Amino acid sequence: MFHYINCVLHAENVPVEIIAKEVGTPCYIYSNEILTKNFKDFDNALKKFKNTISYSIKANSNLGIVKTIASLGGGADVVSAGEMCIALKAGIPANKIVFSGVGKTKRELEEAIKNEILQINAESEAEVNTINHIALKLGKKANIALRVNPDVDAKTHVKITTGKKENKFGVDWDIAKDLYIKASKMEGLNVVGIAMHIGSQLLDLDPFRLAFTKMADMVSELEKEGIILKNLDLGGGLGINYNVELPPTKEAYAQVIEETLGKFNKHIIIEPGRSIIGEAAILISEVIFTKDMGSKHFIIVDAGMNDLMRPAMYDSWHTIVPVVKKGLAPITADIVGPICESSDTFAKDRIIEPVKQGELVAMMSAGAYGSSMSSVYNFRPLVPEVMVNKNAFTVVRKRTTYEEMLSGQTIPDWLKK
Ligand SMILES: Cc1ncc(COP(=O)(O)O)c(C=O)c1O
Ligand SMILES: N[C@@H](CCCC[NH3+])C(=O)O
Repeated sequence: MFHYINCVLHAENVPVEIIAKEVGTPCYIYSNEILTKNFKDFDNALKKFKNTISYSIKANSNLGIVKTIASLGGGADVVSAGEMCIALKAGIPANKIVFSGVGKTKRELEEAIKNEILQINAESEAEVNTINHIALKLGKKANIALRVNPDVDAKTHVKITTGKKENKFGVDWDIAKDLYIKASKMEGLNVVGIAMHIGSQLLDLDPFRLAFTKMADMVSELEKEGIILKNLDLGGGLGINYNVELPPTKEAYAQVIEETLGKFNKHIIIEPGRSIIGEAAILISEVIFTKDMGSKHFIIVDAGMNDLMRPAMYDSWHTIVPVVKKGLAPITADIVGPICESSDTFAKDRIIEPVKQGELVAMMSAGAYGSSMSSVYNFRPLVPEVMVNKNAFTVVRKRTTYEEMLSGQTIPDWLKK
């Protein structure tokens, strides 16, 4: 849906240049069609199970995106009360919301219990005790699952691996069964499920297979103890193509679920983020200057690491293309932003068609962990987000103004003359 017509990049049926002219650069552009297709592909693949697709809001928390997920019947995976607020505001029913995270505060847990969400994925014994305590105080029963750490190598980037013993996530495998037995006796808890999430951008199904097999073993063990779980929450993690990756299809992923957990006939929850929104967006940026330093050619663009953090944080690849192709012979360049950090580099020694001052480039597959991880570093406003639907487009977040950025800041009385 991001494609060239007569050498001009289009988002669905809209020339990207028109959007850039209207909202300015940098800006994120989302394709409703890709987003919808990705959700529906999961929906089709999981048809054989009673299931909830709880979109992981951390991947992209724009209200327009979350509302689209809600309208397609999706749920939400949230990691803070703020994300829970967005999910509810977008119309996602509380009984489709799961709440993960190693450090939920008492206030956040209280809100989750009051909202009667589908399940709180507790990640430690201390958290289980705290949830029980709060639920009793509120005169309620909290639906919980234990997020269990299966100690499986997801074979992905070390900074986004979450299912190894040395990672902070989940309940240690060796104590999980005992904690289930303790939790099942607590008056304030409904122990309804088990959860896992082993990492992000997985390109191989084997780690999923290993983790889900361990989950199956745990479910069987617990049944022997009389603990019958309703919900099996498999987390997110399915990878996407950024460059030359060949991620597994959603059907192949569902097949692994069938092979490992199908026999239980339980409610399957998944928490995909990247595989729903990643390829549904591009970041458009204007070339501010180009310059040569010795043998190096720099293309300096108006997007910075504050707008798209992934290359600076994980050395990740985003394909960068000119918005208007001129068919010139490619050159080698570093594509960098204006931020005062050397890590503000989107691409090193990248082979790209030459682009000049004032021309536009697009960074592809920027929908996941792009705008949601952005900041106002260097006092740069948050950039506009635009959603395209066939021939139409809507600004789903406007550029932040300096007044908005400064609102809430106060000059101490003693400095006021
Ligand atoms: C608990 C949890 N669920 C789901 C996700 C979404 O992962 P992904 O975007 O890789 O699908 C994450 C992020 O890795 C997570 O921490
Ligand atoms: N922020 C990471 C993904 C982390 C997922 C959250 N557990 C990325 O951009 O690839």
